[in-house]
Order: sequence, then structure tokens, then C-alpha cells
Amino acid sequence: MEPADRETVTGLPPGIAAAREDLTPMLSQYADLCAAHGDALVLFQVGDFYEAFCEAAETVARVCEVTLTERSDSTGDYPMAGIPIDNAAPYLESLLDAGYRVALGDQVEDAAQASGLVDRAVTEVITPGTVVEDDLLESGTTNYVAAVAAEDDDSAETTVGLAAVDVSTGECLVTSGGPDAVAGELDRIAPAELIAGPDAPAFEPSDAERGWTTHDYDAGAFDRRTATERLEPYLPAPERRFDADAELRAAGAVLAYAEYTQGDDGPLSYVTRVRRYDPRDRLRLDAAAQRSLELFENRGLGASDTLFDALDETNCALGRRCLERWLRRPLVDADAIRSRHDAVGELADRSLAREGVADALATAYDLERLVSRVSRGRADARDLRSLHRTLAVVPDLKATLAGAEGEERPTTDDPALPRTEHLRDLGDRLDELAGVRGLIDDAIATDPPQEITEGGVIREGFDGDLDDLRATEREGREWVADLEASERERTGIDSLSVGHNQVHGYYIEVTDANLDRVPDDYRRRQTLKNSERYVTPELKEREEEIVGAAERADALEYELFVDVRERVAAETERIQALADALAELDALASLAAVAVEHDYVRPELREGVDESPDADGAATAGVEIEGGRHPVVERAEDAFVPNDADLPRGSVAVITGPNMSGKSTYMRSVALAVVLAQTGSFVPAQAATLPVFDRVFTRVGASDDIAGGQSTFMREMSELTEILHDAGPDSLVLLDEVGRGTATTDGRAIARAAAEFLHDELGATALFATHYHGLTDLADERERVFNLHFTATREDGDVTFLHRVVPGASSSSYGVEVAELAGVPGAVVDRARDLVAAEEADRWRAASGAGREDAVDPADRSGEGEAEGDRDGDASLREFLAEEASEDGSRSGSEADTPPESERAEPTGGDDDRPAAGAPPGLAAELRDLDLARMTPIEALNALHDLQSRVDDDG
Ligand SMILES: Nc1ncnc2c1ncn2[C@@H]1O[C@H](COP(=O)(O)OP(=O)(O)OP(=O)(O)O)[C@@H](O)[C@H]1O
Repeated sequence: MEPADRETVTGLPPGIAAAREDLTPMLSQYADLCAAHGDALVLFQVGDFYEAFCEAAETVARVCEVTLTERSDSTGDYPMAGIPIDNAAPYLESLLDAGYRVALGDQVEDAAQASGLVDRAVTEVITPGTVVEDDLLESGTTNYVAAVAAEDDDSAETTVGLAAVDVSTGECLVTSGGPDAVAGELDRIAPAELIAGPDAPAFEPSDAERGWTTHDYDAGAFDRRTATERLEPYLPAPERRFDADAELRAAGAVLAYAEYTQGDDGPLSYVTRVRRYDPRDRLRLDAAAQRSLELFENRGLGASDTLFDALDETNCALGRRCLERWLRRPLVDADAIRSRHDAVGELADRSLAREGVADALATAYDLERLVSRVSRGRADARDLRSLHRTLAVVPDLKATLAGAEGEERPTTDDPALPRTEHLRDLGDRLDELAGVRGLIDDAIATDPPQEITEGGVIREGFDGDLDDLRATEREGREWVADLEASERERTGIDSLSVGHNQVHGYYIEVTDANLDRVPDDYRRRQTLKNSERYVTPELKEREEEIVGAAERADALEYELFVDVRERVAAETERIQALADALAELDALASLAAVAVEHDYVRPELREGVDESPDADGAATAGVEIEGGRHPVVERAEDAFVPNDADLPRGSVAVITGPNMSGKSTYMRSVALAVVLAQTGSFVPAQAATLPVFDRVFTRVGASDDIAGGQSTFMREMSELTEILHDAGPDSLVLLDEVGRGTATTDGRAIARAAAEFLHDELGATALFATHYHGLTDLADERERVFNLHFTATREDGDVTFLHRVVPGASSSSYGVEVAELAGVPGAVVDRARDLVAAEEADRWRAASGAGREDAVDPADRSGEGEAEGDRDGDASLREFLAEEASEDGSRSGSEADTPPESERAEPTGGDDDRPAAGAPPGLAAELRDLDLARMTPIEALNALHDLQSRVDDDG
């Protein structure tokens, strides 16, 4: 993000520095502002434009695509480029996008009143993390700037403090942890900007697209004492409020930076909520999990196909941001989760209330950003009216929650609504702020202009003095309006007219033909081609009265407006608390709407030991989902196939099945159900019982995740490392084709070792999708490992995926068929089939040649010494051979002497792929007699199955 030439254009442009001694007073003022803001590009107000000079002008011209012009003065010629202040937003956005911080050097006194050079000062430094302009902010998303500070205590690991503030809403979060934990938090918060204290470790975003720009900031701001002093206006006794010094120092620094960007005008009064949190209080979803579960981004499908989009039925920006926060940080406290479920359930049941809430909130403005503008003294009269309109929905909302008209009352003994404590609390938190609402309504005109210095913003009746001034003005204007008629009558000049212009004010105009009838008290003011313009002493007097009254009224209006704004600002905390309540209500109503529209069910949370009758008493409750669906994929698929999941706590499900059969979708459905449930949402299933997890880890195979940077395999391994270090009994782990990014033998070994470690050492609940069929043996060797697989049917060479999960291990990969489906040219597909067949035949020969011992265990076959690229235990090869044989009957005779490996057709719960090398002789004869040339592949498969079951029976 850092532009290459940034050094040369932030701060003082070299061209200006070189001419510093000779500059005109104005450019010298520009130079001073540049020098004081060395890390920013200064835009300097000259009338209606923001200008930049010399090298800075070249940058502005290039980045904003505006014309580079030249300014000439007595001291020389300087390149100059400007952007119009009225329409600055798109240009500022370009500069921010290019990685610049922009300091606005505004005129801070009225140019008309200034004697000499107009005073200018930097009123705001706009940075990616601290923008507050609505035009530059995406509504409904949070925009953080974060700071990190390191603390070396005696413990083995450095503690890193992390503080983040959203300058547009006043939200401030503080936490701390080891470098890894903080890296995870940063990924989750995804700040736009990161400022690093001295000695803080470097934090790189794990996802460049959602990444931040990092820069060092004034080390002094991270000093403990300075930070404590900085924090004092925000919260009393800051040194007692944080867990670690590093937290306090990060918080002090981030607020120092935020204040600096807001014009260094003292504490930000709207930052009223400095909240410390412990990441362990939330379900941890690091960047890899957020990415692979496609919570907020989807690189494959359309960008909007994310879990967040599927859940977002919010009606206002407040609710949208709240829902996003919830989804980024789901809960781990079972009672808190149940409480949200209660509220969602009630809103789901009460459709009238839900719709009433939605309608009311749809008219709500972004209260958090409004109140921050109010307390920054940036709000105009329209903002106050928007605030008023938002406050006006509160009584309706309270009434709606308490039971909308026509709504069926509950039939229980207690007819009160809301029924749930959560919604009752929320109803109580809906502060009507009647005083603020009344004040704005009394004071501010209903449809005020944007400008607050030119009158028209204060309502009549609010202030007696103002009304008197406006009355004087109005009467004066009426007198002038009547003047034309009375003067015509007095002078007898029918064409006499009264007019007004900016330069001369009011005048009486008489055409040359009537000049002889002009009365004596007329004083000539202006001569035109065919007429003369006059004033009378009385008109002059009236004019002064009108202008004087208007000017005083405008000034008084401004004063009154500022006073009203300050009185509203004094209620910042209450308004923010209301904003929180509205946001939560909107988020809950959104979850309820989704639950109803998409048929979600309330998950039952089960904590601790599983006391169900069939549990052995020691096992803790696991995941039990009936008819679960993937919340995003189900909306894109016409016929989504629901699947069950039954994962006892600490179990490892090894999932096999052909490509495209639905393994990843299934695993993600399970993880998403957990995330949704802990967010407070219902889940897409017929029934769900879930434990509360503390972390969800995901590792998705190299080919499924192509985020650049590191080698994909390296990245895969570092993610795996993290999982194997940090996962525990309360973690849910999704491993999708681990090991796929390297040679098969190594990959398979890593996959197996990782699965064993997860089971034996970590006790995590895991879903493990793999194409390494040898892994399914683990089910025989480990108590809590079991196999699941997906099936497909094949008819006339066409593969149909059933998308249904069934117990046991799979037999087929159908890789070549999928290649064919994808449109790989026929010649390549045919050749691939030949190669598969040939390789498999080699293996048979090798296996039977090595004798029965070696041929028995497929896991051994897939071990040492096998050629790279070998497909582990892949029974589809055998099917191909069978098919081929059926096409060429001559081959079946000789090769059938070595009977094919038995095919595992349906779930066997981890039975081995035993070749029929030692099958009873009768069976061999039957096998030989099969007329493969006349059989369809399915018939052949059935026949094999029959034989195989008899091998088992006989054996
Ligand atoms: N339960 C389901 N019902 C209907 N369609 C499904 C279902 N599950 C998956 N699909 C469809 O099948 C496609 C492939 O699914 P998925 O990516 O989960 O397969 P996979 O087995 O993980 O494949 P691979 O091994 O190639 O990664 C999905 O994009 C989706 O369109």
C-alpha cells in the first residue's frame, strides 16, 4: 500500500523547502503546515479549492487525475494542483486508497473579515483508519485504527497490548495477549491502520486484501505516564482498569493518534466506551477460519455469498455493524447464548412484532455516527433533524415490543409482552430521550438548509429575540414590497419599479421619459442606459434595518444552533446507549427473520457431561445435528440434500468420497452451525444439539485456498502447526485434504500423523476430509475415530453425486469422471483411464507376486516405496478395470486368475480392503464364469459385491 514516492511528497515538498526563505506569506504558511505534519499530504484551502504545491501537487495531480497547473508569484513559479472542496470526497478517497494520510489545512477565519493573510490550521488528518466523513465510510461497517504496544515482563512470552478505536462511532476496544493471540485478534478486527509502539513485534495481515497499513508512531505516546494522562479524560483511574501495562500504553497511544487526526483539539468526547475484553471470552475464529468458512468473504462464488450476507436482514447501519461484530466474535458463555436464542425465538414467533421492529428501524439513521458528529461539533441542522427522526421511532418500538395492536397475546398466565427477559431488558434500554427529542423539535426547523451560518435553521417560536429580529426583517421587506405601489401613486409614474441588487441594495427605478416627475427626496444612485435609479432616505433607513436585522438574526441563529448542539452533545452517553440497544434489536430481528424465512431451528446447548441414556456417562456432549444444511450453499442449490452429524466430543470423523461429492460442504455446515449457534442465531437444520466450543480451527487443502504469498504448502503446514499447538478438548477442528500440497507419500504420512495427534493428544472434535483412503484404517485403531463417506452413482459413464453422508469409508474417487464432467478433452480423459488401469494392474501384480502377506494390508501398500502420485487405496481403479474387462472379454480370463480386490460397496465402518487372493476355489470359478462383456458396470459391481460378501462369510 505504501506508495513508492511517498517520502518525497508527505510533509514539506522539497521544492518548497528549497525556496523556504523566499516564499510569499501564503506559501510560507503552507510550508509551516507541511513541516508540522511530516507524515501527511497537506491540502491547503485557497477559497473553494484544496491546493497542493510542487512535488505534492504532482502527486495530487497523478493520484486524483486532476490538471497540474502553475502558480506564479513574486518569488517564482510553483506547480500547483487542486481539488474542489465541495466535491472533495472522491479525490480524498483516491488519496487514501493510494496509502496517503491527508491533512486538511482549512481557512479558520472568515476571508472577508481577515486583515491580510487568512489564518489556516490543520483541522483534521484523514487516514484510512480514522476517516469520519460519511462519503468515505462504508455504512454498516466498522473502521478501526489499532495500536500495539509490547511489554517484556519476566514471563517467557512477550505480552502485547492491543487497542482499537472506531473514530466514526467512538467505540474503543482494548485487549492483550501473546504475539500469536494478538495477531489473531488483529486479523479478526481487521483495522484499516495499525500504529506500532517501539519494540512491538511486526504484525502482518494474514490476508493482504483485508490488510492494514502499519506505521510507527510517536514513541512518546506509548510512554506509560503519557498514556495514563491521555486516558484520564476517557476513564477514571486508567492505571487500575487494564490487565497489563501494554494495554494501557496501546490505549493511550491509539487515542493520542485519534485525537491528532481530529485536529488535536483535546479529548474526543464521543469516545465514552473504552472496553477491555478478553479474547478467551469469545469463540475464537482466526483469519484462516473466517476465510475458509466464508463468513465475510467468498472468493469462489459471488462476493456476496457469505454467511454474513445470508444472515443480514438488518434494517439499519447500526444493526448491520452489530451483527458483523457478533459474527466476528461469537459467544462462549452458554447463558448469554441462550438468552440471545430466547430473544430470537420470541421475535421469530411474533411476526407482527418482528415486522413492526423492522419497519421502525428502517427509518432510523446511523445514530452512532450522528452522535459522534454532534459531539465533535461537526453536526449540521439536518443531522439534528435526522437524530430527531431516529428518536421518534423509539416510542413506537417500545410499544411494538410490548405487543403490537392486533397481535395475538400469549395464552400463558402472564399475558405480558415481551415474554423473554432479553427482550424485556432491551425494551427497558430503549431510552426515549424525550428531552433531547423535544429540544430538537422545538429548536430546529423541520427542513433546514445544510449551511448553519446563513439562517433558516432555528424554528420560529424558539427564541424571542430571534423572532423579533426576523419580524423586523419581515416587516421591512413587506414595507419595501408595498413601496412600488405607494410611490407609483405618489409620483404618478406607472412604470416606476422597486428592485434590489447586491452592490447597490434597494433602489427605485424611473425611465428617462418620466424623469421630470421624480420627487425632490429621491437621491440618484445609478445611471443606466434608459433609466435612473434612486433611493429615498426612508428606503435607505429601512434597508439598513432589514440588513442589520437579517445579519443579527443569522448570527443569533448560529449561536442558538451551537447551543442546542452542545446540549444534545451533553447526552452523548445516553444516545450511544440507545444506539447500542437499537443495534442489538435490529440484529436480533434480522436473525429471527432469517430463521423464519429459511426454516432454521433453535439449537439446544448441552454443556459438560453427556447424560443422555446411551452415553457412557463419561463422554461429554458432542455435536448432534439432524438434517443439517449449509446456510449459503443451500440458497444456491435447487435441491440441497440435508445431512445428519453425530460427533461425540473428542471424536475424529474421517470423511472420504469422490471429488465434488459434498465433503467440504458437509464439514463447513457443521462448523457454521456451531458459529451460528454461538452468535445467537438459529441453525439451518431440523434439530441440533451442540456443545459450546471455544475455538474453531480450519485447515483447507492447498488447492481450495489460493491466497498468495507463501508457498501454499508452507502456508498449509504453518496453519496445521497452529492447530496442533493450540487445539484442545473444547475446539472444533476442520481439516480438508491436509497434505495435498506435497508428494503423496509425505502428504499421507502428515495427514495420518496429524489425525492421530488430534485424537490421542489433543482430544479435539475434528472432521477430516481426505482422499487418502488409507486413513480410514484409523477407525479400527482408535477408539474415537470413525468413518463417514459420500457416495455417487455411475450409470453409462455418468456420475451422479448423491451429496448424502453415510457411515463407513468410501471406495471411489471418480477423479477421472469429474475431469470429464469439467470438460477435459476426451483424448486426455481416455489416456488418464488407461494410465489408471495400467497402474492398478501393476499394483495387483506386485501385490500378488509379493505373496499373500503383502497383499493383505492396503495401508502397507500405500506406504514406503510407492511411486509418487500413487492414489492411495483408490478402489475406483478397480472399477475401471472391471469396466475395461467388460469391454474386452479376452482379458478377463487370464487376469481374473488373480481375482480383483473385493470392493467395499456400502458402509462397513472401517473394514479393510482385502484382496480375494486367498478366496475359496468355488468362488474363483464363479468369478471366472462371469460374462463381463454382457454386464453393465452396476451389474458387475453387484456381482462383485455378492462374491465379496461370500468371501467374508466363507472366510
Ligand atoms: N448436501 C448437498 N446438497 C446439494 N448439493 C451439494 C451438497 N453438498 C455439496 N453440494 C454441491 O456440490 C459441490 C461440491 O461440493 P464440495 O466442494 O463440498 O465437494 P468435495 O467433496 O469437498 O469436493 P473436493 O473433494 O473436490 O474438494 C458444491 O459446490 C455444491 O454445489
